[in-house]
Amino acid sequence: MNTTVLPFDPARIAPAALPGLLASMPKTELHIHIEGSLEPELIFEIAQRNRVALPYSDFEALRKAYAFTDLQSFLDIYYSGASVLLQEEDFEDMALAYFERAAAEGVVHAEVFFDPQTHTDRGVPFATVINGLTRAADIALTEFGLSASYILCFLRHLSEEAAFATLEQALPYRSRFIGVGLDSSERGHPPSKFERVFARCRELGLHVVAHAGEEGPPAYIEAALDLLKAERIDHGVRCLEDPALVARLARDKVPLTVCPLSNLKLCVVDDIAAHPLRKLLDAGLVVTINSDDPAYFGGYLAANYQQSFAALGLDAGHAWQLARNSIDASFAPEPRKREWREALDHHFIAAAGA
Ligand code: HPA
Ligand SMILES: [Zn+2]
Repeated sequence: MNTTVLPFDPARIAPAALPGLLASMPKTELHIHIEGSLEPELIFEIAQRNRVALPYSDFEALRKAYAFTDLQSFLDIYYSGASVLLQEEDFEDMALAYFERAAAEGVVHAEVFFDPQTHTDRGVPFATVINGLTRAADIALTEFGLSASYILCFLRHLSEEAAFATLEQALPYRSRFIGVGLDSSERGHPPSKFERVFARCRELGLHVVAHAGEEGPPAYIEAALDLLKAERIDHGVRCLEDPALVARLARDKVPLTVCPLSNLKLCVVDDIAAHPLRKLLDAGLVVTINSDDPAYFGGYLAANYQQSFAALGLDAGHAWQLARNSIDASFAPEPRKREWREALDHHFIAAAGA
């Protein structure tokens, strides 16, 4: 646990009130792939209007295929689901569905990954992707009061040259995203492969994050910090295999965007009760909870909190700390973060007084 003093007495919150509190407390989401929020129903709806043929009879058959053995087995089906996205409105509908759901679960701010190469490699212009996403974010702010920023992810199974080409295509839209990330198949694709393109992104003033230590070794987390200068580590759960690295992450307060249901569904852990979330918190790390690809992993943000809390015996103090970490670790402007911290404290003070 971090050493921050709680603004309320956790003993005054009954365990039975915890699931509701986890779903209603103000929080941010910092690790969500927008293409991973595409529900089978919407995949079929968009496929129909775009006249794209799918190798499944209906959305129920597609959902039944969601049984994964590792990251790659998921990525294969995730990229095929995204292949229905062709028009601006497809990207808008996808993102808006996520924002509506997130806002209903207490998310006040989301920093959302998108994978342009998944679309541009199919001939969809970068402008189509970013225009649809931008429109959805604008609507989310006005209709749901949820602020959203985008983080452009490079696909690490592709070359650094391809990442540079993607950055080039994205630069006319520089104001529409706040940073870059690194996702897709981790094993065999170390951060060192992308050192130059990340250096260029930092020169451009972009924030920098990277998936590391999901399936890859602790050395990939170190490389993401040392070579890419990542400000947050996405997943990072395998840091626990290297105590010196854990000490470094704690000392430097490097946030980890942990995704418990993702780790379960991709067999990073065998059982949610064996998830290292609590160990990471106890080690003093700035841990956040996130949903990763909620349409594929069986739960949005509230479910990730609720199932982790039930399995690991976490309490209201942990809930406050995790929500607070999610605000502190975000790239939002400090005045907004201050408002959210106050709203969070009020939420828990009210719950403890009730
Ligand atoms: O969990 C993930 N890991 C790596 N790449 C991804 N792309 C979508 N989700 C993921
Ligand atoms: Zn991810």
